Amino acid sequence: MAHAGVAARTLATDTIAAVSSGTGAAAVAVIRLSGPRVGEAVRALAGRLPPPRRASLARLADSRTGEGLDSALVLWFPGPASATGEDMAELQVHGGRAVVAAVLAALFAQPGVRPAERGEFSRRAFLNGRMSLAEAEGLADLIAAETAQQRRQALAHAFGHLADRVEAWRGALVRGMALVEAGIDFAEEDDVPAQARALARPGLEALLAELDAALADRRGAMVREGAAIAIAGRPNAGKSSLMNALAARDVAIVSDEPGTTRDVLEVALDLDGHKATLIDTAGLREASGAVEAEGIRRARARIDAADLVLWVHDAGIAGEIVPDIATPPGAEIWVVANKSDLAAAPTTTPGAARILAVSARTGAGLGALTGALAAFVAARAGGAEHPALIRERQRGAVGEAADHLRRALAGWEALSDELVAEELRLAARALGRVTGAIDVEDLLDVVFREFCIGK
Ligand SMILES: Nc1nc2c(c(=O)[nH]1)N(C=O)[C@@H](CNc1ccc(C(=O)N[C@@H](CCC(=O)O)C(=O)O)cc1)CN2
Ligand SMILES: Nc1nc2c(ncn2[C@@H]2O[C@H](COP(=O)(O)OP(=O)(O)OP(=O)(O)O)[C@@H](O)[C@H]2O)c(=O)[nH]1
Ligand SMILES: [Mg+2]
Repeated sequence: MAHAGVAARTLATDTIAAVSSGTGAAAVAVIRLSGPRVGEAVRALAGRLPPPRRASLARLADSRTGEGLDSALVLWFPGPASATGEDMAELQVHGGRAVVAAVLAALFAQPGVRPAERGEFSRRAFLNGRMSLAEAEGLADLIAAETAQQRRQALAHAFGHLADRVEAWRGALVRGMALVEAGIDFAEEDDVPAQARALARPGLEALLAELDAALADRRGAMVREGAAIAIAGRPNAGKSSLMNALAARDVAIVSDEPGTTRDVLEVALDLDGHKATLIDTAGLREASGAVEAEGIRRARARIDAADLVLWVHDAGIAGEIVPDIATPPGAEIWVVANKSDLAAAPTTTPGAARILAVSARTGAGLGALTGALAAFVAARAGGAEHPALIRERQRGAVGEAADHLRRALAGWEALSDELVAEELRLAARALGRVTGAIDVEDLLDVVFREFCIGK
C-alpha cells in the first residue's frame, strides 16, 4: 500500500490513543497508540517495552497510583515500519468498558498523550506516505462494508486499484506534457514543435476516452450506496406488508385502514451479496390532510430518486393497472400484483417493465420476486471488474481533469504550446487530488471525518 507521491509534511508531535475495536463490551478490546511518546507511555503502564512486533503478556498498572488495571497482550511497532509510519503500540486488554476506560485514562495521564480524533491514525498513515487518499477511502469503505460485493470493491480500492489507475493516467498526461513542452523549448527550430505535438495527441485522446468512460460508469457508486428500490402504489395495496415480507421482519405498521404509512421507511437488504435499500412509502391518492399530503410528497421524492420502483397493486381490484408515477431517469417500474391469494393477477401493464404476482400474506411469488431483484441489482452493479470511481469526491476530481484535457485537445490547433501545456498541467493537478499526491490540505478533513475513532 506504500505510496510514493506524497510531499514531505510536518510530522505529528502529539501521541494519540484510542480503542480501535469498537464500542461496547467485548471479550478483547484493542487500544492503539501512535506518535513519538508511545514507547514511554507503554513503559509507564507495562513496566517495559516488549520486543518489536511480538505479542507479550504484561501486567498493566496506572503509573499514578500503582493500581493494577489488567493483564494484557502488548505489541510494540517501532516506526517507520508501522501502519502509521510512526512509533505505534497496541494494548489488547480485556474488553470490559471499565477496563478500557481505566487503561485509556492511565494513558492520557502520560505526558503528550491525547485521545485520537476520527480517522487520525489513517490520516497520519496518509501524511507519512503509507497510503494514498484513494486507498484510505477504500479502507473506510471496507470497515463500512455490509455485503460481499461492497467488501470486494472496498478491498480493491484499499489495495490501490484507483490509486494505480490514477497514477497511470497521470503518467500519460506527463508524457503528453513533456512532448508539448519540447515544442516550447525548441521553438527556434521550425519543425520540432509541430512534430512533438503531433506525437502527443493520440495518447491524450486515448486518455480522454478512458477518463470519460470511467466518469460514465456509475456501478461503483451503486455498489457502495446500494440500489434504491422504492415500493409505491395506492393505499392498502399491501406495500408495507410486502416490505415486511421481503425484509423478513416487522418493520412497518400494516392495517386495513387506507393511509396507514406516512413516513418513509427503509431497510437494508443483502440480495445475493449485493446491497439494496428497500423503501416503503405512503399510498398515493388525493390526500385527506396535511400530514398525509406531506407523506405523499416525501413518497414521490423517493420514488423519483429510485433505481427501481415496485408499483404494488391490489389484484383484488379489477381494471387496468396504471402506475400513477413517471419512470424515474435511468430506472425501471415493475408491477407487483399483490394479494394473489384473493385474485389472479391481471396481465396487461402499460408502462411497466414486468409484472410479478405475489401474496405478501401467504408468501407466494416472493421467492421469484427476490430472485428478480437480485438479478436486477447484480446487472446494475456490474461484474467482477471493479469500477475506478466510487465517490463523488473522486468523480469531481477526475471530471475536472477531463475538462482541462478536453480544452487542450479542442484548442490543439488554436492554442499556443504554453496554453496547451498549462491545461495539461491543470489536468494532472486535478488527478493528483484523487490520490492526494498534491494540494490536498483542504480535503483532509472531508476525507477523514467519515472514519471512526480508532481508525
Ligand atoms: N491487531 C490489529 N489488527 C489489525 C490492524 C491493527 O492495526 N491491529 N489493522 C489496522 O489497520 C489491519 C492490519 N493493518 C496493518 C497494516 C500495516 C501494519 C504494519 O506494521 N506495517 C509495516 C510492517 C509491514 C510488515 O512487517 O510486513 C509497514 O508497512 O512498514 C500493521 C497492520 C487489520 N488488522
Ligand atoms: N389477502 C391478502 N391481504 C393482504 C395481502 N397483503 C396485504 N394485505 C392486507 O391489506 C391491508 C393493507 O396492507 P398494508 O400493507 O398496510 O398496505 P399499504 O399499501 O402499506 O397501505 P398504506 O400504508 O395505507 O398505503 C392489510 O389489511 C393487509 O393485511 C395479501 O397478500 N393478501
Ligand atoms: Mg403502508
